[in-house]
Amino acid sequence: MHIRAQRLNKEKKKKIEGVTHNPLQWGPFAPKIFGVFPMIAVNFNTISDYHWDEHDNPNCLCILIALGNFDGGELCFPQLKIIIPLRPNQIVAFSSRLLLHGNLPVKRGIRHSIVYFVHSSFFHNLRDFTKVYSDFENGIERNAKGKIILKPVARQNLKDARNFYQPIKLTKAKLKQIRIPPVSTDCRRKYINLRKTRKGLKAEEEDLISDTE
Ligand SMILES: O=C(O)CCC(=O)C(=O)O
Ligand SMILES: [Fe+2]
Repeated sequence: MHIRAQRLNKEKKKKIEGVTHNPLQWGPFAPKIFGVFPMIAVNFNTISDYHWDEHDNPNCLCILIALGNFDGGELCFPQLKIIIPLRPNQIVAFSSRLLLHGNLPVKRGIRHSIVYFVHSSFFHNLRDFTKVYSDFENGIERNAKGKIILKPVARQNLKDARNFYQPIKLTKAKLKQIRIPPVSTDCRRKYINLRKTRKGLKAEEEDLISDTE
């Protein structure tokens, strides 16, 4: 992986130098050019348990932005014994593959997060890119190893939208998709009243709203 990254680095360096005519100095801590985020995920009110993102590239940073109006949901790194009280609109960068991480439960409101990451397959793509355009012309699709997996692919005629509009019938939401669990089973914080949390009320304080509401 390291050798591959170095080779990539050299190629990119050559390209950039060719364009700017300004030789770049690479420090020892920059094994490859950084700045590509081919993947993005949006967590909609999801509080993650401790995990490593095993498909993220170990040699890349993951960028995480917390959004919403909430209390709690702190980002924790148990191996480092660090808790980051990430506030709405704040951003943090870390190696999501190498560092165990997760959130403490939200105490009030709704918390979303946007995660930009680099999927490890990005650097393991053995595809012969010289064939990309001819494959496209011939309607051929290949997997990452260059093996043809689909041919030819039915493509949409962009000049003719007559048969394109297919109304989608929404199915009824399943009960488990809309039901708010009455109690939190997450024990990383003391008892959290989810009903109050989602109403924007402080979950750990007593108030007049009954739990059975
Ligand atoms: O929302 C967060 O703070 C963590 C999100 C995360 O770790 C993930 O989506 O993999
Ligand atoms: Fe993660």
